[in-house]
Amino acid sequence: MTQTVDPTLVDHPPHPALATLDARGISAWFGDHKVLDRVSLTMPAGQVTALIGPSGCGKSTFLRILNRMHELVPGAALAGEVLLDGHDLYSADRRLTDARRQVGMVFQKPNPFPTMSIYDNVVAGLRLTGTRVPRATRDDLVEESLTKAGLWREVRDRLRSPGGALSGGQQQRLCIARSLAVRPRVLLMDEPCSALDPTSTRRIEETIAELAAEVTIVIVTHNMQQAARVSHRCAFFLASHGTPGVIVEHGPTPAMFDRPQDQRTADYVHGRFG
Ligand SMILES: Nc1ncnc2c1ncn2[C@@H]1O[C@H](COP(=O)(O)OP(=O)(O)OP(=O)(O)O)[C@@H](O)[C@H]1O
Repeated sequence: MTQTVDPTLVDHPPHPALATLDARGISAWFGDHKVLDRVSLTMPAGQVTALIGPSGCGKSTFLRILNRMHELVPGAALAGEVLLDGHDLYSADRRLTDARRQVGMVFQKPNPFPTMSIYDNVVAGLRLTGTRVPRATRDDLVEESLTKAGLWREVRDRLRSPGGALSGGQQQRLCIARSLAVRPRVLLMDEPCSALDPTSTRRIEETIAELAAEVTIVIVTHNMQQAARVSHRCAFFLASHGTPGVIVEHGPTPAMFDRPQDQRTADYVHGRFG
Protein backbone atom coordinates (compact mmCIF):
# COMPACT_ATOMS: atom_id res chain seq x y z
CA MET A 1 0.00 0.00 0.00
CA THR A 2 1.40 3.42 -0.85
CA GLN A 3 1.40 5.97 1.92
CA THR A 4 0.06 9.39 1.00
CA VAL A 5 1.94 12.37 2.37
CA ASP A 6 0.05 15.58 2.96
CA PRO A 7 1.91 18.08 0.73
CA THR A 8 0.95 21.00 2.97
CA LEU A 9 2.85 19.57 5.94
CA VAL A 10 6.43 20.66 6.53
CA ASP A 11 9.04 18.98 8.68
CA HIS A 12 9.79 20.50 12.02
CA PRO A 13 12.78 22.78 11.50
CA PRO A 14 16.00 22.34 13.47
CA HIS A 15 16.68 25.25 15.80
CA PRO A 16 16.54 28.13 13.35
CA ALA A 17 19.06 30.96 13.16
CA LEU A 18 18.08 34.25 14.75
CA ALA A 19 16.27 36.54 12.34
CA THR A 20 15.77 40.28 11.95
CA LEU A 21 12.29 41.55 11.17
CA ASP A 22 12.10 44.65 9.05
CA ALA A 23 8.85 46.58 8.54
CA ARG A 24 9.04 49.11 5.74
CA GLY A 25 6.52 51.84 4.99
CA ILE A 26 3.59 50.10 6.67
CA SER A 27 0.19 51.81 6.31
CA ALA A 28 -3.00 50.14 7.51
CA TRP A 29 -6.71 50.68 7.13
CA PHE A 30 -9.93 49.34 8.60
CA GLY A 31 -12.37 50.16 5.77
CA ASP A 32 -11.58 53.76 4.94
CA HIS A 33 -10.21 54.51 8.42
CA LYS A 34 -6.44 54.80 8.08
CA VAL A 35 -4.79 53.80 11.36
CA LEU A 36 -1.07 53.61 10.48
CA ASP A 37 0.87 55.86 8.13
CA ARG A 38 4.14 54.68 6.59
CA VAL A 39 5.63 53.13 9.70
CA SER A 40 9.13 51.68 9.32
CA LEU A 41 10.94 49.76 12.03
CA THR A 42 13.79 47.28 12.19
CA MET A 43 13.45 44.71 14.97
CA PRO A 44 16.95 43.26 15.29
CA ALA A 45 17.72 39.58 15.66
CA GLY A 46 17.96 38.33 19.22
CA GLN A 47 16.69 41.54 20.79
CA VAL A 48 13.46 42.50 22.54
CA THR A 49 11.72 45.45 20.86
CA ALA A 50 8.91 47.12 22.85
CA LEU A 51 6.11 48.98 21.08
CA ILE A 52 4.83 51.72 23.37
CA GLY A 53 2.31 54.55 23.04
CA PRO A 54 -1.16 55.65 24.11
CA SER A 55 -4.28 53.61 23.49
CA GLY A 56 -5.52 53.52 19.90
CA CYS A 57 -2.26 54.59 18.20
CA GLY A 58 -2.00 51.35 16.21
CA LYS A 59 0.50 49.23 18.17
CA SER A 60 -1.61 46.05 18.08
CA THR A 61 -2.49 46.59 14.43
CA PHE A 62 1.21 46.94 13.62
CA LEU A 63 1.99 43.79 15.62
CA ARG A 64 -0.72 41.80 13.84
CA ILE A 65 0.64 42.91 10.47
CA LEU A 66 3.95 41.30 11.44
CA ASN A 67 2.40 37.80 11.32
CA ARG A 68 -0.32 38.40 8.76
CA MET A 69 -3.24 38.43 11.16
CA HIS A 70 -4.43 41.89 10.05
CA GLU A 71 -5.45 40.58 6.64
CA LEU A 72 -8.00 38.25 8.27
CA VAL A 73 -10.13 41.21 9.47
CA PRO A 74 -12.93 41.86 6.95
CA GLY A 75 -12.35 45.22 5.23
CA ALA A 76 -8.80 45.55 6.52
CA ALA A 77 -6.03 46.60 4.13
CA LEU A 78 -2.36 47.37 4.31
CA ALA A 79 0.55 48.72 2.30
CA GLY A 80 4.27 48.31 2.76
CA GLU A 81 6.60 45.38 3.28
CA VAL A 82 7.53 43.03 6.11
CA LEU A 83 10.89 41.33 5.59
CA LEU A 84 12.06 38.39 7.66
CA ASP A 85 15.79 38.13 7.16
CA GLY A 86 15.30 39.97 3.89
CA HIS A 87 12.46 37.72 2.63
CA ASP A 88 9.02 39.22 2.09
CA LEU A 89 6.51 37.72 4.53
CA TYR A 90 3.70 38.74 2.15
CA SER A 91 5.19 37.39 -1.08
CA ALA A 92 2.69 35.55 -3.28
CA ASP A 93 4.61 32.27 -3.06
CA ARG A 94 4.65 32.18 0.74
CA ARG A 95 1.81 30.34 2.47
CA LEU A 96 -0.04 31.99 5.32
CA THR A 97 0.79 29.02 7.56
CA ASP A 98 4.49 29.49 6.78
CA ALA A 99 4.33 33.11 7.94
CA ARG A 100 2.59 31.96 11.14
CA ARG A 101 5.14 29.23 11.71
CA GLN A 102 8.02 31.68 11.47
CA VAL A 103 6.35 34.47 13.43
CA GLY A 104 4.45 33.23 16.51
CA MET A 105 2.07 35.23 18.68
CA VAL A 106 1.10 35.32 22.35
CA PHE A 107 -2.01 37.28 23.25
CA GLN A 108 -3.12 39.51 26.13
CA LYS A 109 -5.43 36.95 27.65
CA PRO A 110 -3.98 33.46 28.07
CA ASN A 111 -5.84 31.24 25.60
CA PRO A 112 -4.86 27.60 26.14
CA PHE A 113 -7.36 24.95 25.04
CA PRO A 114 -8.90 24.54 28.50
CA THR A 115 -10.01 20.91 28.35
CA MET A 116 -6.96 19.70 26.42
CA SER A 117 -4.05 18.35 28.46
CA ILE A 118 -0.95 20.42 29.15
CA TYR A 119 0.99 18.07 26.86
CA ASP A 120 -1.51 18.35 24.03
CA ASN A 121 -1.67 22.12 24.39
CA VAL A 122 2.08 22.32 23.73
CA VAL A 123 1.89 20.21 20.57
CA ALA A 124 -1.34 21.87 19.36
CA GLY A 125 0.57 24.68 17.66
CA LEU A 126 2.30 22.16 15.41
CA ARG A 127 -0.99 20.94 14.02
CA LEU A 128 -2.31 24.48 13.60
CA THR A 129 0.73 25.45 11.53
CA GLY A 130 0.94 22.16 9.60
CA THR A 131 4.28 21.17 11.14
CA ARG A 132 5.25 17.49 11.19
CA VAL A 133 7.13 16.14 14.21
CA PRO A 134 8.04 12.44 14.51
CA ARG A 135 6.10 10.88 17.36
CA ALA A 136 9.34 9.65 18.94
CA THR A 137 10.66 13.19 19.47
CA ARG A 138 7.43 14.75 20.75
CA ASP A 139 8.12 14.09 24.42
CA ASP A 140 11.49 15.83 24.13
CA LEU A 141 9.92 18.74 22.31
CA VAL A 142 7.25 19.15 25.00
CA GLU A 143 9.91 19.17 27.71
CA GLU A 144 12.12 21.57 25.75
CA SER A 145 9.26 24.01 25.08
CA LEU A 146 7.94 23.96 28.65
CA THR A 147 11.47 24.43 30.00
CA LYS A 148 12.07 27.45 27.78
CA ALA A 149 8.73 28.90 28.85
CA GLY A 150 9.79 28.47 32.49
CA LEU A 151 6.97 26.01 33.29
CA TRP A 152 8.52 22.53 33.13
CA ARG A 153 9.32 22.08 36.80
CA GLU A 154 5.80 23.12 37.83
CA VAL A 155 3.96 20.77 35.47
CA ARG A 156 6.23 17.81 34.68
CA ASP A 157 4.28 15.55 37.03
CA ARG A 158 0.87 16.44 35.61
CA LEU A 159 1.31 16.73 31.85
CA ARG A 160 -2.04 14.96 31.34
CA SER A 161 -4.00 17.47 33.45
CA PRO A 162 -6.12 19.99 31.57
CA GLY A 163 -4.45 23.29 30.58
CA GLY A 164 -7.43 25.16 31.99
CA ALA A 165 -6.59 23.94 35.52
CA LEU A 166 -3.41 26.04 35.66
CA SER A 167 -3.19 29.52 37.20
CA GLY A 168 -3.43 32.53 34.87
CA GLY A 169 0.34 33.05 34.85
CA GLN A 170 0.99 29.36 34.23
CA GLN A 171 -1.58 29.38 31.41
CA GLN A 172 0.28 32.28 29.79
CA ARG A 173 3.57 30.38 30.05
CA LEU A 174 1.79 27.36 28.54
CA CYS A 175 0.77 29.57 25.61
CA ILE A 176 4.39 30.69 25.26
CA ALA A 177 5.44 27.00 25.24
CA ARG A 178 2.81 26.27 22.57
CA SER A 179 4.28 29.04 20.40
CA LEU A 180 7.88 27.94 21.02
CA ALA A 181 7.16 24.30 20.10
CA VAL A 182 6.84 25.40 16.48
CA ARG A 183 10.36 26.93 16.71
CA PRO A 184 9.40 30.35 15.41
CA ARG A 185 12.07 32.86 14.46
CA VAL A 186 10.10 35.75 15.93
CA LEU A 187 7.71 35.82 18.89
CA LEU A 188 5.13 38.62 19.04
CA MET A 189 3.57 39.37 22.43
CA ASP A 190 0.54 41.64 22.76
CA GLU A 191 0.43 42.91 26.36
CA PRO A 192 1.20 39.39 27.63
CA CYS A 193 1.11 40.38 31.31
CA SER A 194 -1.83 42.75 31.46
CA ALA A 195 -4.19 40.03 32.78
CA LEU A 196 -1.66 38.76 35.35
CA ASP A 197 -0.71 39.49 38.96
CA PRO A 198 2.71 41.06 39.75
CA THR A 199 4.39 37.75 40.62
CA SER A 200 3.25 36.05 37.41
CA THR A 201 4.26 39.19 35.51
CA ARG A 202 7.79 38.88 36.92
CA ARG A 203 7.98 35.24 35.86
CA ILE A 204 6.94 36.11 32.31
CA GLU A 205 9.47 38.96 32.23
CA GLU A 206 12.23 36.54 33.32
CA THR A 207 11.10 34.14 30.61
CA ILE A 208 11.25 36.92 28.00
CA ALA A 209 14.80 37.79 29.07
CA GLU A 210 15.88 34.14 28.73
CA LEU A 211 14.17 33.67 25.36
CA ALA A 212 15.75 36.71 23.75
CA ALA A 213 18.93 34.73 23.12
CA GLU A 214 17.13 32.42 20.73
CA VAL A 215 14.11 34.19 19.30
CA THR A 216 13.55 37.79 18.23
CA ILE A 217 10.82 39.29 20.42
CA VAL A 218 8.42 42.15 19.77
CA ILE A 219 6.20 43.10 22.71
CA VAL A 220 3.37 45.63 23.06
CA THR A 221 3.18 47.00 26.58
CA HIS A 222 1.44 49.88 28.35
CA ASN A 223 3.69 49.45 31.35
CA MET A 224 6.71 51.72 31.07
CA GLN A 225 8.57 49.95 33.88
CA GLN A 226 8.08 46.71 32.01
CA ALA A 227 9.35 48.24 28.75
CA ALA A 228 12.42 49.51 30.62
CA ARG A 229 13.00 46.12 32.27
CA VAL A 230 12.53 43.75 29.34
CA SER A 231 13.38 45.57 26.13
CA HIS A 232 16.60 46.40 24.35
CA ARG A 233 14.86 48.83 22.01
CA CYS A 234 11.61 50.81 22.08
CA ALA A 235 9.43 52.38 19.41
CA PHE A 236 7.06 55.14 20.50
CA PHE A 237 3.80 55.22 18.49
CA LEU A 238 1.44 58.19 18.47
CA ALA A 239 -1.79 59.07 16.65
CA SER A 240 -2.49 62.69 17.42
CA HIS A 241 -5.91 64.27 16.90
CA GLY A 242 -7.44 61.45 14.89
CA THR A 243 -4.53 61.19 12.45
CA PRO A 244 -3.11 57.73 11.65
CA GLY A 245 -0.48 56.32 13.98
CA VAL A 246 3.20 57.01 13.27
CA ILE A 247 6.43 56.21 15.06
CA VAL A 248 7.61 59.43 16.70
CA GLU A 249 10.93 58.01 17.83
CA HIS A 250 12.68 54.68 18.27
CA GLY A 251 16.02 53.56 19.59
CA PRO A 252 17.85 51.79 22.41
CA THR A 253 15.67 51.63 25.52
CA PRO A 254 18.06 53.52 27.85
CA ALA A 255 18.25 56.41 25.37
CA MET A 256 14.46 56.45 24.92
CA PHE A 257 13.97 56.80 28.65
CA ASP A 258 16.93 58.98 29.67
CA ARG A 259 17.53 61.28 26.71
CA PRO A 260 14.68 61.09 24.18
CA GLN A 261 15.01 63.38 21.17
CA ASP A 262 11.33 64.33 21.02
CA GLN A 263 9.49 66.09 23.83
CA ARG A 264 6.40 63.92 23.23
CA THR A 265 8.46 60.80 23.90
CA ALA A 266 9.77 62.32 27.13
CA ASP A 267 6.24 63.26 28.21
CA TYR A 268 4.90 59.77 27.48
CA VAL A 269 7.66 57.67 29.04
CA HIS A 270 7.55 59.83 32.16
CA GLY A 271 3.80 59.36 32.48
CA ARG A 272 2.73 62.91 31.64
CA PHE A 273 0.09 61.67 29.18
CA GLY A 274 -1.45 58.50 27.76
N1 LIG B 1 -11.08 45.17 14.04
C1 LIG B 1 -11.10 46.50 13.94
N2 LIG B 1 -12.04 47.12 13.19
C2 LIG B 1 -12.08 48.46 13.04
N3 LIG B 1 -11.20 49.31 13.64
C3 LIG B 1 -10.24 48.75 14.42
C4 LIG B 1 -10.14 47.33 14.62
N4 LIG B 1 -9.10 47.10 15.44
C5 LIG B 1 -8.57 48.29 15.76
N5 LIG B 1 -9.25 49.31 15.13
C6 LIG B 1 -8.95 50.74 15.22
O1 LIG B 1 -7.60 50.94 14.81
C7 LIG B 1 -6.97 51.94 15.60
C8 LIG B 1 -5.71 51.35 16.22
O2 LIG B 1 -6.08 50.31 17.13
P1 LIG B 1 -5.01 49.37 17.83
O3 LIG B 1 -5.76 48.36 18.62
O4 LIG B 1 -4.03 48.91 16.82
O5 LIG B 1 -4.28 50.42 18.78
P2 LIG B 1 -3.39 50.15 20.07
O6 LIG B 1 -2.35 51.21 20.07
O7 LIG B 1 -2.92 48.76 20.07
O8 LIG B 1 -4.43 50.39 21.23
P3 LIG B 1 -4.49 49.73 22.70
O9 LIG B 1 -3.23 50.16 23.34
O10 LIG B 1 -5.70 50.34 23.31
O11 LIG B 1 -4.58 48.24 22.51
C9 LIG B 1 -8.01 52.38 16.63
O12 LIG B 1 -8.62 53.57 16.15
C10 LIG B 1 -9.02 51.25 16.66
O13 LIG B 1 -10.28 51.71 16.97
